[in-house]
Amino acid sequence: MPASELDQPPFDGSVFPPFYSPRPDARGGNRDIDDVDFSLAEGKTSPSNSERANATQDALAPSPASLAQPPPPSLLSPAFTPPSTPGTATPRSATLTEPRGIPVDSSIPTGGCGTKHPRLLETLPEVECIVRARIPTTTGAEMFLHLYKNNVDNKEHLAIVFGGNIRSKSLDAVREGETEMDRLVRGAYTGRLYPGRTTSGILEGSADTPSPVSQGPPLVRIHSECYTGETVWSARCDCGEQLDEAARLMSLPSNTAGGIIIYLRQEGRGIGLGEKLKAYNLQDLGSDTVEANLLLRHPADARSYGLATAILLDLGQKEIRLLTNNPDKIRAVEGPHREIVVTERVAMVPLSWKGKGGFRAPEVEGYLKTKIEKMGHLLDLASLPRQDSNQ
Ligand SMILES: Nc1nc2c(ncn2[C@@H]2O[C@H](COP(=O)(O)OP(=O)(O)OP(=O)(O)O)[C@@H](O)[C@H]2O)c(=O)[nH]1
Repeated sequence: MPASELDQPPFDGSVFPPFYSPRPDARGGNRDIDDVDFSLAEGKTSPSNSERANATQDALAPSPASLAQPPPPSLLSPAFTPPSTPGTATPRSATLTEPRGIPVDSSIPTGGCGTKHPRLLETLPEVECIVRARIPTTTGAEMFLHLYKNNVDNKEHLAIVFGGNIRSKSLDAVREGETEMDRLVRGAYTGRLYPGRTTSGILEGSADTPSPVSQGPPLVRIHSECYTGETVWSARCDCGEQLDEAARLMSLPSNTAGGIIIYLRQEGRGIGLGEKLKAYNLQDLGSDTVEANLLLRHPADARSYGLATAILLDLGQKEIRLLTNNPDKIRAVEGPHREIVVTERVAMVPLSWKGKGGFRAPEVEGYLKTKIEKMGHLLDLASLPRQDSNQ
């Protein structure tokens, strides 16, 4: 082993570098960092980095008023909420191979969807599936990749569909003047393709989608693009692991309802890869993931989920079981008029927390800790095993 590796103390996952911890106030709550004003209002000069850092520190320090009042429930870390609060417990069973859903109901305050209400646009975007293809995967499971266009951006958002009963209405709709070969090439066929096949199996002249056999709500993951975590093996986040785990759960033979991963091109929680890389440098300089976004004058989370709602509706889904720890996603994907209902939340527990492989790194653990403590993610930090108990 090189001397430099020997010089490194073993990582103790229970101890985070101080810069990953939110500055606690006297009651364990944190002031809302979204209230910090970094905007360049008229007459203001651009704040220096140290001014911005001080402003962030100030925003997180207790004010006299906040010391006098108990913090509102939304500012309490899930670690301090009563264990009976629906939806905040992290499934701990090491033997659990299948997803365990927790019933949720976003229409009531105690429904396990957190307390925040994301602002949603009144109208859903329009989406159209322009091509679909069968993808056999390296795990042996097979899925159908659906590529969508939409009327709000020029990005190619995707739906990764497991199971044969989930079909896209916009893909199956017959287009004027198209031939059966056109339909086969764009993936608008039933069953499987084989050399020499000439018909799509969907009745010519009919806009009807072949009716799927209902098997109950499918398992759904709304996944935001993460080049670093999914392609270049970054240990700063668990995005790659979450994508793999979602696909594994959806491919289990017991999952007869099928599965859908909506893969949205909103890299870096919507700030883009270039800005995310700057945020990483700020994180190496001592900020946590939320502070780094704010210092770059981005919101802590710049994403939206209207496209996911519209794609799920195109795929014929009105009720889903959602794989997430993020309560904002539950309300947001349901749409402005609850066009879709999330009936269950299935927690995404890091594999290393369950003693089932995965990876440990101070960066990913700081990232998860910030999500839990500042963004209200529904995971118990208490379930994070100490490094030595995981070996
Ligand atoms: N700005 C920023 N984005 C990050 C950072 N680390 C990961 N991301 C992005 O965060 C997003 C991860 O989102 P998801 O996997 O959908 O997870 P989530 O909404 O946090 O919640 P879950 O559904 O519980 O996983 C991706 O777009 C990543 O590129 C970071 O440090 N800074």
